[in-house]
Amino acid sequence: MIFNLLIGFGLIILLILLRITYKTARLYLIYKNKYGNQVKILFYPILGLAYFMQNSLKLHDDGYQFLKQIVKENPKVKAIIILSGFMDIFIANDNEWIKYLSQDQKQFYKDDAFFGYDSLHGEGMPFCDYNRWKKQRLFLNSSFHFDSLKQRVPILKDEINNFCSFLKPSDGFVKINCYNQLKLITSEFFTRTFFGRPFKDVKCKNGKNISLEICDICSDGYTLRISSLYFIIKAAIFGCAKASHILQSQAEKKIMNRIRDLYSIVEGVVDEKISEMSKMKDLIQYQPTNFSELYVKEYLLQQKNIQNYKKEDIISKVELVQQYLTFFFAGTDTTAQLTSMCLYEISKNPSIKEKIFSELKQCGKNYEQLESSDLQKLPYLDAIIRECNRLYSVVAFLFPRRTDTNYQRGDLYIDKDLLATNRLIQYADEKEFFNESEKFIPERFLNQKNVQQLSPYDMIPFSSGERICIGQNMAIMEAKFLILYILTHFEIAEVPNYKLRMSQFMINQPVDLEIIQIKRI
Ligand code: HEM
Repeated sequence: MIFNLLIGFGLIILLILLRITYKTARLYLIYKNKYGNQVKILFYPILGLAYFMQNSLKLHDDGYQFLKQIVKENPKVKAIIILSGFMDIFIANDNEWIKYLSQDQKQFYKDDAFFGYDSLHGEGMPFCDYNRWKKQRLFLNSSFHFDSLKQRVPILKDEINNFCSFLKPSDGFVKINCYNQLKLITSEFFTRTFFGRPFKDVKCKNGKNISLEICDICSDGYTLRISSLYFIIKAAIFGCAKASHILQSQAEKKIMNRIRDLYSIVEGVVDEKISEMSKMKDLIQYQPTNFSELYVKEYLLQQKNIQNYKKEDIISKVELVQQYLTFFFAGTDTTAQLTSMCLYEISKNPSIKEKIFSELKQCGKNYEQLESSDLQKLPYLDAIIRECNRLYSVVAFLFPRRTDTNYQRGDLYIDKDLLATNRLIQYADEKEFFNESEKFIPERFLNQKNVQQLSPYDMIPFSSGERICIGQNMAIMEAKFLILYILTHFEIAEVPNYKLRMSQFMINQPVDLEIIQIKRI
């Protein structure tokens, strides 16, 4: 019996090794023959990208430094291909190739992100199939227009007032997990304006605040996806979504239970809204006041005449819940991270604060009087945000995409065995714009001669083309109000001996999150 088991186990290992060898050799030969040194090919069995990122973190305190270095040393490199035999990734670096991929989204789909992603976001905007996505995007776009955002400023300011409300002037300087403090604000702003209700008192079974928990689940699911050998092998056989639900390890079961808990909380909120709106006498005439009402109104109107709709147009309750969960995550983590990095840079260089204040003075308003239209009059603050997006790219790459048939456009070929993605920030520092590219220099965005050198695909922190981030204006508006509020109400200072180490945890963020000290004025 034991002998048979050992033979069986040995055969599985052999099959795995054969698969790795065959797939890797095939892709290596195709790309070397086609492109020679124009593509850089890296290989590490099974772990692939995760190995290079972990190594890079150890050596350079930055999980992406290895990629930055490849491009700096060879600025003409058109793509970096990371092979593992299981999760083989093609990262486009050439601007023309990035353009092709941005324009041809219809040919690609996403079926791989992190453990359990399908249970949280499968029917949500980033992952649903192309035709459904198109309808969702059209339906939701207006909620993110500048005019719609403008009306939400009073709620944003109201929420921002809660930033570190536990701190008193007498506490002096205190080290804070700036990222978590900001997430509480960004998520609450989002939920109040989009769901029409606060969430801050809603707790998960493990006692965590719901918005912190959703970010933690995505992050834990991502770490498991890229570093658990067991899950990597399972995902290679069944695909990431299916693998999340079968033959679960203890660690996987724990994450899945947290996902179920979160889902059922949000489902309860959706049910409440459905029940409230279904009692409305004149639903057709009712003007929704937020994103959630807009969605639920459409859902209820469809339900009344369900026979008149094509199956693919029908909004299901799962879509409603997963769309909530999608925006809950997308609207929270990213913006908090961008703002944290801006505060980190400001803490290192107090003259930045003075420059921001002098710009604010020229604008003729203080923080309390500031409206969203005034933000356009603050180009230096804008340059700080752009420079942080460049230096710390919150999202370093798009979610990897798959294609069912080999993709060819111009001289770009993507084999169907590869997952394809774009880099979002240019790492090559040939252009004068990128002088001293490792340094934080917001002024580079104020020099028009320099900015004109940029191609439209050198800096796309919010992606580009039809799948560009729907929340980009919202994120920038939030970051600006947050920074101005914090600088007006707090002193910020560096954490002594703090060493910044950046790594990928679903988003690109510092390993040690207590990145600044603050003191209430
Ligand atoms: C600094 C903040 C942010 C950054 C850097 C960022 C970045 C991105 C990027 C790069 C994508 C493309 C992902 C892909 O196609 O694989 C994306 C998509 C998306 N983002 Fe953002 N985002 C931010 C804030 C927000 C906010 C505040 C929201 C919503 C409130 C949001 C909602 C979304 C959604 C729904 C998508 C999917 C869009 C689609 O597929 O059509 N994001 N974001």
